[in-house]
Amino acid sequence: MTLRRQFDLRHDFLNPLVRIANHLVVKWSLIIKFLDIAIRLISNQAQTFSSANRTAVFARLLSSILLGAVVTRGALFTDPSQLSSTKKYDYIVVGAGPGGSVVANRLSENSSVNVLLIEAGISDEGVLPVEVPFLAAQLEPNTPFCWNYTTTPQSGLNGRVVQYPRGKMLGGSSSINFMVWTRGSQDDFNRYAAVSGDSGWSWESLQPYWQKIEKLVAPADNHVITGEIDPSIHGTSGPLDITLPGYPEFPFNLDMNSGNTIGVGWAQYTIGDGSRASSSTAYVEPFLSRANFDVLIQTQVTKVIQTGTQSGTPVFRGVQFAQSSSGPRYALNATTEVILSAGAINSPQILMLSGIGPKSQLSKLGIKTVVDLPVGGNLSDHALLSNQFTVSQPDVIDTITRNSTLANAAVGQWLETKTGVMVDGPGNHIGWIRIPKNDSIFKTQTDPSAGPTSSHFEFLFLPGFVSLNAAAPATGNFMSVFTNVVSPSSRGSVTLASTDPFAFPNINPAFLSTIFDVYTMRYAVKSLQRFVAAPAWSGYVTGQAGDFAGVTTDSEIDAWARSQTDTVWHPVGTASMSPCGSDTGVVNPDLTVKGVIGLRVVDASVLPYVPAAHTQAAVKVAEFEPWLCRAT
Ligand SMILES: Cc1cc2nc3c(=O)[nH]c(=O)nc-3n(C[C@H](O)[C@H](O)[C@H](O)COP(=O)(O)OP(=O)(O)OC[C@H]3O[C@@H](n4cnc5c(N)ncnc54)[C@H](O)[C@@H]3O)c2cc1C
Repeated sequence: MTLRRQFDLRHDFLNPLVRIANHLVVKWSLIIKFLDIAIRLISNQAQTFSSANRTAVFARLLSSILLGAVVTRGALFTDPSQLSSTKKYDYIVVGAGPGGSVVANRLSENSSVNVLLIEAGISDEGVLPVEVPFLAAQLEPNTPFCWNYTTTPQSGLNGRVVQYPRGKMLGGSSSINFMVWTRGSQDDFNRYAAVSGDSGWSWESLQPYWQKIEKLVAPADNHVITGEIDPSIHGTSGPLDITLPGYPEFPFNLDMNSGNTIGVGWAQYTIGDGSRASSSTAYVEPFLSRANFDVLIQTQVTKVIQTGTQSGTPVFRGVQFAQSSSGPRYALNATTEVILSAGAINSPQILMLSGIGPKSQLSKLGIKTVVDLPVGGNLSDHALLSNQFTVSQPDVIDTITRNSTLANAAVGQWLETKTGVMVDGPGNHIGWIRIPKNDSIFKTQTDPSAGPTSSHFEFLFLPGFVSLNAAAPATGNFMSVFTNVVSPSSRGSVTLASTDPFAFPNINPAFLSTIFDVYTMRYAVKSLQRFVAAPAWSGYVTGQAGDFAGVTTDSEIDAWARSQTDTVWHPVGTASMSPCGSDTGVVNPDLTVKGVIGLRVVDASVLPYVPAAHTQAAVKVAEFEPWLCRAT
């Protein structure tokens, strides 16, 4: 990816620092020696940071080390042995992404309730590429901030294996994501209400909770946002900063978070004061001083443990955890509940390792099935295809990434004043578009979308050459547009590869594996070609670029899609909710696991369909009344 090309500073010197910081070698002599090495490494990165910025970067690195290495503030622990042996936890929450951070925060609002949040990854605090919005592309794949997963070979993508990173730090994937904030459509949520049999999941029921989550703040450049968003539908005092980009491109459609997403409009971002707003910055870090809220990082839950039986129903209130595959195993019981929020890949993995999953698969690995549930099935994700165009004027991304002096200055400006190009994510506008209902595809294929306010595909506009597979050209001006299939009919799975909790599971998102999804991707590319041929683009877009240059016919588009398609990083559905009493899902509408007591899943796994939206907002299910009011 273009951004990765120039901003690979982290791979060169930040990784070793973070790793050391997180392995707790807390000796001043070592730290000083380490910083000495860091300075020398930074000096070698002259193309990335000028000496003027080194002091500020140095300060950040120092704070990263200190915060990661010492049991510093409030209740942030880095080793299970630091937990009090006498403190009882009412709730143990596993995973600090949007699901787990929110649930741990809201439960610990009640000072008489003790909450322990266990996170496998490191602290996000002081990690520069996490804080600087423009550097988001530096955070994955193959970094210490991720579970560096890959998919199984994808038959719909010529057998290619696709990188499948998930966030592994406080904030989970919200600390490494691209910060786009889209709630989804009213049809997406009304479908959740319909399939779960619980009206609490409907768009209307959830309205107060969006207000509770959001804090609409001014863009970093303080421009007037009239005509770019509808402030009346947004919260102004929630913990999570939401804003608009600070540089304009394609103006139109007022607010895609109104419940009707269809059309092209300004993207909204989880950015505030020029910095990333993540589930950690909004729900965890500011609340560490609560005496009843403990957070244990760098510790992986290896399974949930059955602690008894109640009227014949197994009770799962225990967790087992460890810091490495060879390290000691620890165990702890919650007095009320264990809440799994390890995300759509890891929550099903933990459930299956604990004997909760499909008997046919568990028995093959010698795992005794306690409850036979379709865990790990129904994996649903958005497929992403990046299409590049040549343009007549210099673009933002290539201008910055090709010019280290400019990049230096931009990072320096961000460090000093939190202004400039670094305050924004990589794009400005998004389009959500439906295939017309009289299209021939619907004669043979059922429409998998939630309804008329949910799109079939997305355009995501990026000012530069962005490809997940090809290197950016050294010269020329570009615009890239992602075409994403956002109401897919393909369904994949997460299965165990091994009984070792530290081994990666098999991940098969089954990209472009159905007629409808292949057709939708083709339709989206053709629609994009029509879109950029409109008079408004005349003189700006001058042609298709890179390997996309000669792609015109249906078969060329299909071949292009199969050779380039990747993930939008939006897996859901692997522990889907279904009505109480139904055996088709894994959790009930209140997110309790079917057939057991004391165990809930609160993360992307529970959404039975992927919303036609970027998923971090919908994963804030933890804020939603249907389960929370019953849990506390
Ligand atoms: C690269 C990338 C870009 C994205 N861009 C966007 C975007 O721009 N907009 C958007 O809306 N969405 C985006 N997403 C998706 C969004 O971030 C996710 O939908 C959301 O974070 C999912 O939340 P979650 O709580 O289910 O899981 P996660 O955010 O994945 O959090 C799970 C947490 O659990 C921890 N964990 C896992 N296993 C264990 C264990 N065994 N023990 C302890 N802890 C464990 C993980 O380390 C992680 O911190 C992106 C995702 C990625 C990866």
